[in-house]
Amino acid sequence: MLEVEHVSKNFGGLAALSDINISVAKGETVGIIGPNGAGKTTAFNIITGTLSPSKGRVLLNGRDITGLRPSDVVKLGLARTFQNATLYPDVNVAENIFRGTLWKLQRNTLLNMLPPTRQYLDKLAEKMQLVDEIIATLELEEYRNVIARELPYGIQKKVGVAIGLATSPEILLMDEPAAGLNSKESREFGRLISKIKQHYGLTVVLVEHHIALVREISSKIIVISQGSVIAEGVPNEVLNDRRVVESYLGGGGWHAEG
Ligand SMILES: Nc1ncnc2c1ncn2[C@@H]1O[C@H](COP(=O)(O)OP(=O)(O)OP(=O)(O)O)[C@@H](O)[C@H]1O
Repeated sequence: MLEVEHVSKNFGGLAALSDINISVAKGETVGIIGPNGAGKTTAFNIITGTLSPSKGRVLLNGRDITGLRPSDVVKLGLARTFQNATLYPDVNVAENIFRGTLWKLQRNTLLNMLPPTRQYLDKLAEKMQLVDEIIATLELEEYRNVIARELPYGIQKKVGVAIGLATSPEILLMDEPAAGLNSKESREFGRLISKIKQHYGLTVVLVEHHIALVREISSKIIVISQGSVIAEGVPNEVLNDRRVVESYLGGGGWHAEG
């Protein structure tokens, strides 16, 4: 479903990524781990169109999406959640999610000057149903009408995921979904990720420092260190790999929890 082929990224003289390859099959949950500064977020930014690679390409369902704008990548079925949930702070949870659904419904400027068509209104009604459904799946009912900036941190993170789901993605990239959560909240998040994955038939890729969470939910783990993929495979093998252990213990800046 997703192929990152021979991707490199240089920032001036710094090689943030050097010839990395990542392959994600439909239905997989792939955990990307590695020490601070390894290049994980840079890889996410290239996949989602926020950054262009210096070399290499990204394919989604066989289509070359390298260099497409993030808004076009979303329309092709790839959504992303951010480490610091990016919500609309002044509106409630339901409206935050509703705004997420509009990514795929944008009308052009000329159409906006005309009254909405029946077809457009039907689509809006469908999107409102989707909002209800996402609220139920993510167990957010009691927060439905709460203004986003007043939400507890853990709930803001859930709403960030809800906005991603609102674009009806086939594949969801999650940047440190458990950052800032305690072990109990992190386990709870893991349960929810598994739940939405099943419910929506999603493929999931997550960058995460909570190793216990990654081990629990990933079918495959990819380890990036100093801009290169140093190990890849099923969790137990990868987490016991000598190079991986050394890169974490000796790599500096590793702050895994669990
Ligand atoms: N826009 C940028 N300009 C210059 N250097 C950058 C830029 N973005 C990232 N870097 C550098 O590229 C390297 C990889 O950074 P990146 O954020 O991808 O690492 P990471 O694995 O996501 O780290 P962390 O786990 O701390 O989030 C780092 O040395 C970082 O300082």
